[in-house]
Amino acid sequence: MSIELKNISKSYGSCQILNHINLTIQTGELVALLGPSGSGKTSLLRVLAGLEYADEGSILFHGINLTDAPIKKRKAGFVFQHYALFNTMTIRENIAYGLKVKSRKFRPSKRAIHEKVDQLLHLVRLEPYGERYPSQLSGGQRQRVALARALAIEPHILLLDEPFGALDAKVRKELRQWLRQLHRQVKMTSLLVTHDQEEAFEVADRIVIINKGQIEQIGTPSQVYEKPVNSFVYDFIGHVNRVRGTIRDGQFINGNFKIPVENTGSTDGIAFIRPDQFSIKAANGHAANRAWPATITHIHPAGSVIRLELERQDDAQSIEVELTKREFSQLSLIKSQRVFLEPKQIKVFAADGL
Ligand SMILES: Nc1ncnc2c1ncn2[C@@H]1O[C@H](COP(=O)(O)OP(=O)(O)OP(=O)(O)O)[C@@H](O)[C@H]1O
Repeated sequence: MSIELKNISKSYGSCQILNHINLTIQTGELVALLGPSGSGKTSLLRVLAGLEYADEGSILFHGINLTDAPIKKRKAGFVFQHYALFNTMTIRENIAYGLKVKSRKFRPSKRAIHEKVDQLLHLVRLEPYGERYPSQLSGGQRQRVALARALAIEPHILLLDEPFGALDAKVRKELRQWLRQLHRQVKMTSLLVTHDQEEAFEVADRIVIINKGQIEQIGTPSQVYEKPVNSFVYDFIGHVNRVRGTIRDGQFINGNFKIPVENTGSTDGIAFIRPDQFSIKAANGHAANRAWPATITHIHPAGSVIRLELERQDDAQSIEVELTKREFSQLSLIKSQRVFLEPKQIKVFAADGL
């Protein structure tokens, strides 16, 4: 089931919360909607589900216009952050619930429901827990039950709103991997709302970056990380160093530092450099105008990378650099050492409004 959102806008009073959203989710794709708090993620999911209606635009499910259709017609399975399991029912009963309440005409037989619940318990790896009650499960297990319950009605699409948001970091990580595997098995068209970058990058086929009700970028995780299309995405995704300067005569200039840029005209500019995109060189003689002289202020070993904090000698700006262990040991760096910092990859945007 593919989904197409065309030109969706929505306001509450004078506040526009969705602004001309265009997005296609292909059949079987898992798309993550990632953005800061209040950017409109949940609102978009609710409009898609039929829990809210857009002021403008249309929604097509496999080419059929369901913009004004009620929630039931959209056949969506939901999983929310807070487990909405029924505490007085066993896990089996919880999973079977959506099937048991179907009208007689559409309700499967008792035996078929039992078999379906068996399959789902197997899928979410909770076979031994069918007769327990939700209070006898961990938070992560309860969210897996919530997913099984959502899948029981054989939805056409799966909508996940911060499904692991209430769980601790370790469980979240396990569930992310589990969700990825589960999605590979069931291949259901899915939209995952999250503000957790790691979650979006690890789980999704494509990521939609949303900000102030507008889509900033749509792409695979590597496209979004490697080629952010604007300064918002650069800043929002991963760590980044920002260096302010001037764009003039086709160059970005910051003190003695100069590099050619595509931007023409004269304006203030901001250069973005990821911490792993620096070369560190021994500070011999004068820094070329492609490097900043800097002093190492801190060295933090952080797993497979070494994080360095440096202070630029020309204007005292703090710069964060990441090196592999190998690079670090080859350079034999020590605290307080003076070095030249040369960006390997740098992206400059005009500073309008930043
Ligand atoms: N029923 C409502 N009435 C008025 N304003 C609303 C309503 N629901 C949401 N909003 C506003 O719409 C904007 C988008 O909210 P939404 O919940 O979609 O954001 P979000 O990206 O999901 O945020 P979070 O990550 O914090 O959950 C916010 O400014 C919010 O205050």
